Amino acid sequence: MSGLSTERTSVGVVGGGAWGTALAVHCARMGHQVLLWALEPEVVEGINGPSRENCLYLPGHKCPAGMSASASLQEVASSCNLLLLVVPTPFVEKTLAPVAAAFKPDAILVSCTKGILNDTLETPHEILLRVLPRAAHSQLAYLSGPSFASEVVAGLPTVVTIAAQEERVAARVQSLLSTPRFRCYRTTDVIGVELGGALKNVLAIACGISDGLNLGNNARAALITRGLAEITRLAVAKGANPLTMGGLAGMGDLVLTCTGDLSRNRSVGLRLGRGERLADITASMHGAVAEGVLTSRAAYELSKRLRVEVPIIEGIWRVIHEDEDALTVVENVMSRELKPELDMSMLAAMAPSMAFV
Ligand SMILES: NC(=O)C1=CN([C@@H]2O[C@H](COP(=O)(O)OP(=O)(O)OC[C@H]3O[C@@H](n4cnc5c(N)ncnc54)[C@H](O)[C@@H]3O)[C@@H](O)[C@H]2O)C=CC1
Ligand SMILES: O=C(CO)COP(=O)(O)O
Repeated sequence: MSGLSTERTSVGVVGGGAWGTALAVHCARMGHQVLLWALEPEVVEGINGPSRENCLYLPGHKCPAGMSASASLQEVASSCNLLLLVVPTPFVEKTLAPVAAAFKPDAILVSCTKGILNDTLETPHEILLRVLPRAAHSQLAYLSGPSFASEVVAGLPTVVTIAAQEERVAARVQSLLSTPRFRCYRTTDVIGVELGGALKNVLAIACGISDGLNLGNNARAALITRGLAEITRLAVAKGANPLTMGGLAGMGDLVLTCTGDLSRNRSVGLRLGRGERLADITASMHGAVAEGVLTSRAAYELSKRLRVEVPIIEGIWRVIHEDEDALTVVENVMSRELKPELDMSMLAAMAPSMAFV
């Protein structure tokens, strides 16, 4: 007997990039009524027109019946029961502030964005808490985990996690989005899920640089493992449950984007490692985002604010924003003071969580 719900509702997707489009296609295939807002008129026209395709950000995939696009953000915000917010971090506030009061009172808003804002060091959750009316706060959820848009839209098995401070909200989103091809877990650790998704992008760039420099498999495994230690330290300092970082939004997404060549962040790193300039790489991406480029600065600033040591993240910040030579950074990171592998303060932080395992 299936444990999956057959309830269907109206879903609004705010953001017509690759991920917003893939999630919209997934929801429409489930039988939800889907309306997607896109900034670019050609995306709206492509999805509604005869090609039924988002040629700009997700070419080659037809959008199913039951999914349409709108150029009116007000229309999408005010008409749907479940809203998926999928604009890159730098545009979250600018996009949502004008429609903050337009959402239905009982609508659930699910942020699917992975980043940290540079100026304020806010996560999407913190931006939404500032921008949305108080009544909407308890209706917020976050979707993260290893999920390349092109694999989701191809119907390949994908497993993600839904975080919400209120478990009933996470459970409702889980129930509305899960299928035999798209399984959702749930958690109340919003901070852990958001920081895992944002920080893995910086480490995907690190692994790309390492592979672009042909530093080998050992180096990539070390970056993933010690990178996980760094993002766990940082997330725990901000209040996350350390066990979340071993889950889908931490380890899961870290492995995916550090090793999978579909990752834009890993690709940016590969090209940097092969000697291309960042400005040329981003100019060639036709508007697609690699959030880790900006998040590397925000993550490094956050580490200083929280007094957490993050040598790999700092190294990526140095390469990207201070134009330091990547091989020199590697040598410096490897020559740091020698230390025990396990961080005792981390073990202490884990102790309360372990009691519930
Ligand atoms: N593509 C993927 O496989 C996945 C992406 N994500 C996350 O989803 C978020 C959105 O990424 P994608 O959909 O991949 O984007 P994308 O890279 O495919 O497209 C860029 C997006 O930025 C928007 N944009 C550009 N300028 C804008 C402006 N001035 N105001 C508002 N929006 C503007 C575009 O309309 C478009 O939606 C990111 O945080 C990303 O990390 C998360 C999981 C998977
Ligand atoms: O977050 C992602 C998959 O989980 C997508 O990663 P990129 O943004 O690096 O392509």
